[in-house]
Amino acid sequence: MNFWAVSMKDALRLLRAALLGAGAELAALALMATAAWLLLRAAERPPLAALTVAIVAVRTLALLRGGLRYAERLAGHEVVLRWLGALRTRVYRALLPGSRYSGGDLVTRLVSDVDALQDAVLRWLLPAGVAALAGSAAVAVTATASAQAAVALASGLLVAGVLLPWLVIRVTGHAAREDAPKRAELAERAVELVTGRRELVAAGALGQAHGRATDVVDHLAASERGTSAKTALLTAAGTLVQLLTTAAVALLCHASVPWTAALTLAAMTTFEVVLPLVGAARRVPEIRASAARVRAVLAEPALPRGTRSVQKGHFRLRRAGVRHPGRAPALRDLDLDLPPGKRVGVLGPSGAGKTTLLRLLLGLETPTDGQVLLDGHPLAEYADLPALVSGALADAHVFHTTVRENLLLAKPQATDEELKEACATADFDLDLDRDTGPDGAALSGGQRQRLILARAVLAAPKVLVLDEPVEGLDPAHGDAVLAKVLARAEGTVVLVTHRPEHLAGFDEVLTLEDGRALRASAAGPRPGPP
Ligand SMILES: Nc1ncnc2c1ncn2[C@@H]1O[C@H](COP(=O)(O)OP(=O)(O)OP(=O)(O)O)[C@@H](O)[C@H]1O
Repeated sequence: MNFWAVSMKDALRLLRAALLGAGAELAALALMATAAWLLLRAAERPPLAALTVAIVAVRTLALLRGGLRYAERLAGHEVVLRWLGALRTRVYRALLPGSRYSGGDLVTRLVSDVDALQDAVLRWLLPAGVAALAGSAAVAVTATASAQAAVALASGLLVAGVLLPWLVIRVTGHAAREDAPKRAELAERAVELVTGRRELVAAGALGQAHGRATDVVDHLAASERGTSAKTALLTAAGTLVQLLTTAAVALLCHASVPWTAALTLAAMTTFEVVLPLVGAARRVPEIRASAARVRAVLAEPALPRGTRSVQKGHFRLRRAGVRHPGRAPALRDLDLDLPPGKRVGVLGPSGAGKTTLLRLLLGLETPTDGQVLLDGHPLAEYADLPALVSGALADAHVFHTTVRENLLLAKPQATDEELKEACATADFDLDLDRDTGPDGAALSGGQRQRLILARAVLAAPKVLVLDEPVEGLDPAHGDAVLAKVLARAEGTVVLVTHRPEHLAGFDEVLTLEDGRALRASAAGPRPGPP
């Protein structure tokens, strides 16, 4: 997908902005030239009538310059903000669950990288277009007085507007490539210092970790100083080129004194449009990197969007397998029939593939081998899978809000009575208005687990998946909570547990090891309600 995708209408708007910008700069040039001409012509004491046109022109050009600049800002920002809005939506869609981006990387791609592209248009593309138009016009006007002066002006403008920015891009690009590993290291160390602070303090290693991070900062600061010195020299060179070119135009222009003064000042003013490109070039490598990251997101194959609605809710796994790149298969050759209402328990040592099986059913994982079918169709074809299957996974997120808001996610229209009932089933007794802290940090481990369980109970899906839902509770309490949750579940249940006694009454027990099903068996009669 082409990420520059701009409609013809927006391309014309961009062109209009460039023309307005060029108009504003030409008005500024003409203003300077006319003012210079006026001063020198006035010194010759001509009749006032000979100056009237120039006097009116100075006032008109001053007004025109401001008006056109305002119009250019408006037109440029309108098209860029419209384009950015559309681009952000496309990036957001590409980043939907299932993409390989997550966390900070996702935020960076969605926010900073897209913002950087705004600068590509407003601070680089548009000013470069304006500079090219204004520069060409200034050279053309100078050529009417002296071809040599025009050549001098064109050469100076090319050095300042093309050669110097290119050199700045080379210098900063080289530095960015050299520093990239150190910047990545700094990001890692900073995250380590913040998230692992408690452990580092306990181990007495905070000073050492801090020292390592500071070394990286010092290295980057030294490199940044070197790059800044080089780009500052190139910026100064731009000013020098401006002075030399202006002097050359003054010397080579064999016209009347007022006309020579006008062209000389116009030449000097043209550089005011071109020289900002040298400063703006510093950001080009950064913008290029952002553009590459955004392009990578948009180039990912779009996730197929399902349109089918669930009918019965009959799952079937046929020789299903999941293989992560470079790893032994997490799950292989798994056959499982899961008609509505069936209860399946999953046992197995750590790393056996139990959670992977639940993730397959939830549609969070795509089988790399075999098939996972729902009513005979692949899960990707369904639009309403989350309404059918949900539950409590070990890494479920607790939102930084109240208990009530966390529960309402499962059933937005639930009354307080329903919330309290779900909480009672999961034996979760905190106030509904209690703050949960970031990812449940203001709750104990057991409270967090029961809140997640209460949310699963409230959702009451047709297929309930539970991943060691009472692992953190003391065994007797955990058994009682689980028994109440299972007694309330009416549909299919898939329960991952380390304790076979949780599976009394289940229709089938799968034991996994190294991703394979060792054996499947029934678990005996279902116990009565607790
Ligand atoms: N995203 C991933 N990338 C690479 N490997 C993964 C990924 N997720 C899981 N695995 C690997 O797949 C295997 C099965 O993991 P899974 O989480 O299903 O095990 P589990 O039986 O649920 O273990 P536990 O009882 O410890 O939760 C493990 O070896 C794990 O390291």
